[in-house]
Amino acid sequence: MLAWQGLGHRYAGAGQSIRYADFALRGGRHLLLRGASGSGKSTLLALLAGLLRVQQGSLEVAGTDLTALGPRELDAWRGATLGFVPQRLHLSDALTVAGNLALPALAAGQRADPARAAELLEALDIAALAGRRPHQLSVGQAQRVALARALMRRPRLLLADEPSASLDDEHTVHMLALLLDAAEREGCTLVVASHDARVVEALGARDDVSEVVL
Ligand SMILES: Nc1ncnc2c1ncn2[C@@H]1O[C@H](COP(=O)(O)OP(=O)(O)OP(=O)(O)O)[C@@H](O)[C@H]1O
Repeated sequence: MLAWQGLGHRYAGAGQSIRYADFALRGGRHLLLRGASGSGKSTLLALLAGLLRVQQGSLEVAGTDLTALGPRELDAWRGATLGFVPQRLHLSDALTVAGNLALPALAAGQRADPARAAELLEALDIAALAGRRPHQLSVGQAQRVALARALMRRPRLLLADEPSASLDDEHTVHMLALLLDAAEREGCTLVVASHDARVVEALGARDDVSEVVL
């Protein structure tokens, strides 16, 4: 499902490369990327998402060799394969919740899929919020909307960057359950990047989650 060898990344102007130990994730398992601040979690997520080009080594994601794709192919691949729940949710306040869920398809030049949006809002228990704007939502509700948006195009891989940032203990447990349930229901692989001890403890206790420590 996911594998890399000799993978590294060097930012322009940075002295040293970030190097990642070789790794492969079997199908049917989820992944926790953990490590201290600055250890390279966000960089690895960006590589997995095809947002950063592979400079060193090889990287296969969901059966695709990312080093073989040009920029346009990478864009198409990302839209069709990945769902991303970023640390800052980036919901558009100019649009309703339903409008935000239409964005991934519109950005890809496709028609919006209101039936899919309604199905996800229902599954995430926020159907009543479809007409609200993001600033009218609680933090937990906004995270569910971001999760629904990430799932709109039926991704094979669901990436979550620091999903517990700014959440209390109760919301953290709840958010992890939502991510795992969604991955289960949608049949996709979940990758969580976090340095939060609560997340590490909760995911580390599961036998279907592998860990990469950076
Ligand atoms: N755009 C950039 N240009 C130069 N260096 C960068 C850039 N982005 C990140 N870095 C550096 O690369 C290293 C890894 O950063 P990264 O953001 O991947 O770490 P992280 O583990 O996600 O950290 P955090 O938990 O604090 O978000 C750090 O030393 C950081 O300073």
